Amino acid sequence: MRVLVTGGGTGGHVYPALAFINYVKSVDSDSSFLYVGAKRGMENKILPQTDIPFLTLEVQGFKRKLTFENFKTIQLFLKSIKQAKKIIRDFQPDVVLGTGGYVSGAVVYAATKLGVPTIVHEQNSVPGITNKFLARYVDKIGLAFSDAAQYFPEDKTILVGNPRAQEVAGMQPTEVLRTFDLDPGKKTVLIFGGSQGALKINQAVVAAIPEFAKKDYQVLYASGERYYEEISESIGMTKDAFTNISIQPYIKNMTEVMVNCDLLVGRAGATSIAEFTGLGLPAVLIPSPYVTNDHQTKNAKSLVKEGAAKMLHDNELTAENLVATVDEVMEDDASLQQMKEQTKKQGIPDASERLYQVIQTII
Ligand SMILES: CC(=O)N[C@H]1[C@@H](OP(=O)(O)OP(=O)(O)OC[C@H]2O[C@@H](n3ccc(=O)[nH]c3=O)[C@H](O)[C@@H]2O)O[C@H](CO)[C@@H](O)[C@@H]1O
Repeated sequence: MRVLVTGGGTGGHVYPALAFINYVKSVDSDSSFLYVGAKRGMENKILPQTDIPFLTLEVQGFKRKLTFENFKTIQLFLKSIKQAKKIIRDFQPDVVLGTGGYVSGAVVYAATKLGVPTIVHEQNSVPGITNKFLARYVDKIGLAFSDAAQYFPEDKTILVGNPRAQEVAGMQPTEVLRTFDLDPGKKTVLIFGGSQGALKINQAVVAAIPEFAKKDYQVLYASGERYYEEISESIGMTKDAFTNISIQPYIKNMTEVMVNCDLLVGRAGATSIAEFTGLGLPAVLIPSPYVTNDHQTKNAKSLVKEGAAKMLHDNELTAENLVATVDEVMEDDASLQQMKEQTKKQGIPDASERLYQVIQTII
C-alpha cells in the first residue's frame, strides 16, 4: 500500500501520524510512505529523525481579523494546492491520510480533486478548522473521541481512537530515567505543557521547585524549547542543584519516559491524552484556555468524571496548589492505583488497527 500522510504544526498532529505509519510498516512490509508537512511546523524537527521520506509546503494560518496577512495566506494556500497536486501525481498514493494542521488542508483537498481516496483523523473532541473544511470532500473521518461526530456528516465518521494509544500499549518499563540523571527506582512525576511548553505551567513549576526539591518523589520536567534558556538562567541552574529534579527543553522519547513515571502533570491536548490513557498513567491536567472552543477543558472533564485525572484551572494555577495536588496523589498509593485503573479504561489500544481497516475499505 502506498500512503501519503500529511499533518503538522504541533506535535499533537505529527505523532499520531508517525504511530500509524509504524503500525502499517509492521503489518505490511511492502507498504511505502511519503510525509508532507508544513515548512515551519514541528514536523521539521521530528521527521528528519525517522527514515520516512519527507517534503514540505509553505502554508500559514488565518488570522481571525480581516488583515492583509489573510490575503497572503489564501495565496499560499492556492499555491500549496498546486504543489500538492504535483507531489501526489509523482508519488501515486493509494490513499491520503490527513491528521490536521493547515498543510493537511491543502494536501488532502488536492487529493480529493485528483480522485485519490482520502481520510482525515480528528484527534480532538471538538474539531479544528482544517478537518471541518475537509469534511465535505473526504471519504472518511476517523475520530479519537465519539463526541466529535456531531460536527461531521454522519455517514463519514467512525470511532478509531488515536494511533499513539496503540503504539504505547504494552510498552515495558526501562532504565531510561537514568539518562536524565534520575533514579529509576524512585516514584516520578512527569511535567510538560503540550508539545511547545506552556508559560503558565512553567511559572508555577519554577516557583514550586524549592518545594519539589524536598520531596521523596522525583520530578522530570520539560519546559518546551523556547522557554528553556530563560528558565535555566532564572533559577541559576547547575546540573547538581537538585538531585531529584531534572529540567529538559524537550523530551524526544516521551512515550518511553511516560512508561517509567507515576503521574503526569500537563495540558489536556488530545495526543498526550491518548498516550497516558493508553499506558494507564494518572494525570493532573491544566487545560490550555487558548484553544478552539475551550476543547482541552472538555477533554479533561471527561477524564475527571471517570476518576482518571484531576484538574486545575489555568487561571487558578499557583505553585502552592500545584504541589498540594501532586502530593495528594503521589502520597496516597491507593488513590494512585485507582486512578491508574480508571485511566487505562479510557484508552483505545487498537486505534491504528481500526484506522488501517477503515483505510482498506476506501481504497
Ligand atoms: C495549544 C494547542 O493548540 N494544542 C493542541 C495541539 O496540542 P499539542 O501538540 O500542544 O499537544 P498534544 O497533547 O496533542 O501533543 C503533544 C505531543 O508532543 C509530545 N511531546 C511533548 C513534550 C515533549 O517534551 N516531548 C514530546 O514528545 C507528546 O508526547 C505528544 O505526543 O494539538 C492537539 C491535537 O489537535 C490539540 O488537542 C491541542 O489542544
